Amino acid sequence: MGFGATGQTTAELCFNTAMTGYQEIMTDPSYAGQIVTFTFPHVGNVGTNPEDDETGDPVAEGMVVKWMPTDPSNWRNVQPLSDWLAARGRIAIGGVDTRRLTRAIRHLGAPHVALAHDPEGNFDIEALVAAARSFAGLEGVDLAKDVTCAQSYRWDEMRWAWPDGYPKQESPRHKVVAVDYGAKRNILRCLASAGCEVTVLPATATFDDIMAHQPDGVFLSNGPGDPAATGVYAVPMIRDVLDKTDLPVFGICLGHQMLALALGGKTVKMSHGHHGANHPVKDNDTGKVEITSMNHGFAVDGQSLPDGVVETHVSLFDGSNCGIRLENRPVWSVQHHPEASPGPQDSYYLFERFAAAMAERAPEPAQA
Ligand SMILES: NC(=O)CC[C@H](N)C(=O)O
Repeated sequence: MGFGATGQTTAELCFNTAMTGYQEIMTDPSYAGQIVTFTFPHVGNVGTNPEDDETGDPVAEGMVVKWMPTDPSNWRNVQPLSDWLAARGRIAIGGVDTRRLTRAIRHLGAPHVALAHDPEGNFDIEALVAAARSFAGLEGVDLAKDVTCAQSYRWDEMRWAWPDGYPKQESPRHKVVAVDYGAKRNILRCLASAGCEVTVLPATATFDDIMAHQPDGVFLSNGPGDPAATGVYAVPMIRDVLDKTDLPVFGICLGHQMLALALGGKTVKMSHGHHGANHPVKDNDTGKVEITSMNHGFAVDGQSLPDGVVETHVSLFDGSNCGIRLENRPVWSVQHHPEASPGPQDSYYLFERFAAAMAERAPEPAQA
């Protein structure tokens, strides 16, 4: 049975295994061009609210769930999931054995699919199959340009603190330019909580655009699509930052993949990617294991990293690369999502490490 908007859409289908956070998942800009099928069966039962959006609108193309959402029951609920999706033009279907579907995706790879919702049940199956077949896929596609901000803006909201909402930051210490390839809001909040004065710039920002803000550090955000395609314009900018400055650089997910490309590494398309909130990642420097949030369908090829680039984190699920750093400079990035939202906060220390690198580069003048 369908819910949310009516109509039809095509996309890549990926599964997410998180047990919470369907609203954050649906509004993560990195899901542009993808439909998400949830292995957790209760989706929609706590409704939706304005605080949990990771961006203004859902950017995942649609959702597939096991049970039709029941009436929302939560003190934070403002709108039932079905109405929330309908208001944003997003199609969903329920009553699907999503764990069986997930097993098929794990076996065969993420398929190209058509998703349709018609309350009258008038489906032209052949047309839907043709639509799915004509979907070109995500390889070679720059989707960051579709989800980035139109203009630069200042971000000053910090991480959630119950019960009064997101607090505003008071005296930020480090000027950070965050390049927005489809940034999740909680990443910006985590940067603000770590003491960064965050200015967000559009994905096409040039080296000169960035330097005009006299930053103490540069942050490269998450985002949808193929890192090699967005890298066509992002990599030259990143190389300029690396070659012409000594600024600390920190990247997450798409930002990680594009930093690796700028340093001479390669990225590959995965068969079904990593999408969940329980992915164990090992920090090679400390030997510690972090349980992390993940959402990626491309990965950095750890074998392709040139000399001077250290592999700092690996996935304990499949050994794939999850982090890199330059040997002698505060330039690093991770594949997983230290901002969580949804997911565990084990990796939040990475934001503090970024702030510490900026503090070390530009120590605060001693107080008189
Ligand atoms: N969350 C992200 O930034 C995803 C990066 C990239 N689009 C991928 O699928 O791998």
